[in-house]
Amino acid sequence: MAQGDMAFFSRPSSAAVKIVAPSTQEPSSPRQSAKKDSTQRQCRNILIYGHCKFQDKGCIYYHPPAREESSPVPPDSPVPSAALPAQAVNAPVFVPKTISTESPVPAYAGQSRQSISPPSSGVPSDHQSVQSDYQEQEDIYDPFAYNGANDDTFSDGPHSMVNPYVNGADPAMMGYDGADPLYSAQFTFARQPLNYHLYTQSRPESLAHRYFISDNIREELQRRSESLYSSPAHGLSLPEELQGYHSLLPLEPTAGERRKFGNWYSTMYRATNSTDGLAYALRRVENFRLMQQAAFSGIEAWSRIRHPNIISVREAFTTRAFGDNSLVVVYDYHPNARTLYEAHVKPKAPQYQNGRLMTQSPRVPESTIWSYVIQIARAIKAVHDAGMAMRVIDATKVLVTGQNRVRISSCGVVDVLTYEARPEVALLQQEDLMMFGKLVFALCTNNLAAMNNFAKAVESVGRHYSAELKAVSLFLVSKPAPNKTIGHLFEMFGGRMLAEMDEMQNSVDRLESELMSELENARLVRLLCKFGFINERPEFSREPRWSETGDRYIIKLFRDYVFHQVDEHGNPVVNLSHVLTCLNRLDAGSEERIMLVSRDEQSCLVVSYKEVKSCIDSAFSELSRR
Ligand SMILES: Nc1ncnc2c1ncn2[C@@H]1O[C@H](COP(=O)(O)OP(=O)(O)OP(=O)(O)O)[C@@H](O)[C@H]1O
Repeated sequence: MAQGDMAFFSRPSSAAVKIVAPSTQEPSSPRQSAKKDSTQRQCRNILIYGHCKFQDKGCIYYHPPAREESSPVPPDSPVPSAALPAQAVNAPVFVPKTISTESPVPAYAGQSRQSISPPSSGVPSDHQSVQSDYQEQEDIYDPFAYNGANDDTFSDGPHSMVNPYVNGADPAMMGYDGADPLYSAQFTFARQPLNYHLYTQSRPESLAHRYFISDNIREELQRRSESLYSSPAHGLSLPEELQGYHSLLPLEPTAGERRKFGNWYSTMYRATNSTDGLAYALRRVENFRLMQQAAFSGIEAWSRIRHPNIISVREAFTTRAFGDNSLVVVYDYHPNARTLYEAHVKPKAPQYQNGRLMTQSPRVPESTIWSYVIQIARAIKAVHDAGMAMRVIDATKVLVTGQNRVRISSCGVVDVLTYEARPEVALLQQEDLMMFGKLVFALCTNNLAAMNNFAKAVESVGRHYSAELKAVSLFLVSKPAPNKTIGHLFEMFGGRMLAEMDEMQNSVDRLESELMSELENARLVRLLCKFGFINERPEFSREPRWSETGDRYIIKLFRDYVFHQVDEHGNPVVNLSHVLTCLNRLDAGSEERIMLVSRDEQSCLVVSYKEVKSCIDSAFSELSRR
């Protein structure tokens, strides 16, 4: 809206409607005033929302007898469906000096619109003229407009599409307390350009939690975020910087008992790359002297492999930054990842069960093992098809990076470490299958050393799991043979493969629906940030535009309307649906009007969300220009 339109608000006498209290005694405080004259004063909930949910629960104000549900406002009443009559709040009719009392019908309004246009009597008509001004400017834009020239259903003109948000098309979804009959009448409106074209329906308070993603996903993502942004380690004598990586943080203990990676000790670190600012996982192999640059050729091949079940290899280098000759291989970092060993094999701390301290080692469900087997098999197939071998497949080198989601880590390291030996790839691929089989036995028996007693391991798998799973594990640990290939393994999966694909698609659906619940929140956060920038700025405290007679005063009152409402007992109303409904209508620039009441309850303003929006926009752009 053009700045000039706001002149309406800058005339103090025309902006405020003085509320004349019916009693001669002036209320000394808002709370006190709420208790006085309660038998004569009509309940404001009825006026604003069309109903009062406290009517039968002790609300002390006057509630007119209920009318027909579909028309909360009596036909003979001067109160329009979307506006508030001054009489209703015991105030004289206020007519701004410069604006006619006639109710100009906006140029676009057809029959159906007229029926919901505010009637001329009892309503300040100034907003209607503002409304038509808006219309002239905004007819240009209508992202939802349907040019239905040949379609009777849509022959109502370009603005006839229902905005679920503004119209309250589904009253049960719209109101402050669920239903909102005051605003349920059908009317059309001028659309303003929106940040997003789709708007959520507001929900009853009882379903407000569905505005956000579910708790378990949120908690998981928060844990990942914490792991991503936890501060780097101090006092560990780690290098400040190596080859463009800084802020090193060890991902495992660097002292005490340590296992070797082949013949070498190795440590995983999280580090930040200075070029892109992202976190990466660095595997450092200690005291390794690289004899020839060609040993990195394997890393180059690995860096070309991109697979959802393989942790991507980025680069490798040698460094003396740790005070020794170290080899460092850089991988994508998956925050909060755990190894299969940590997730399933590592003995859990003993817990009390039925009064006795028991060591827990819950068996991995068969469906989970199948999911792991299929994912790992797909990763191996991609690598074997590329003429390479995994070289390391064990419970400490397969990471769980989400719900049943696994990725093979540490690829490429062994290729560098054993470059001199250069064994035949076919042989290495057979070794991969053997390592894979051992991993399946380890998972089925919760024991890394299960293969040390092969007969017992086979018996255990047969007892606890299906014959198909047993057959797959036996195939993997069988002697090398021409038909023992990863491709042949897929033939053994049969229907399990289809079940896994179904599960994958279900999981995508679940995530998409979780994402939907967050869709509007970023937009609302930006709107709230605008409020934060604008409201309560000390430098405005002496500016006339922000005083009770200035045009910016409306923003303060709107903020009170959204966040600081009190019920008839003076208790704060904490209602998320109300806040979201108001903010969304504000963002949509709805024509719907609300009554803003000053803090001393002595005056009120009837304004549309569109006008508040315009006021906020101009205040914000002024702030940004300063
Ligand atoms: N790419 C990665 N992203 C995130 N975390 C990782 C990544 N790679 C490894 N980790 C984590 O680093 C930790 C150490 O990994 P590592 O492969 O050394 O496992 P380990 O169980 O310590 O095995 P080893 O005994 O061979 O050292 C594990 O907790 C693992 O989850």
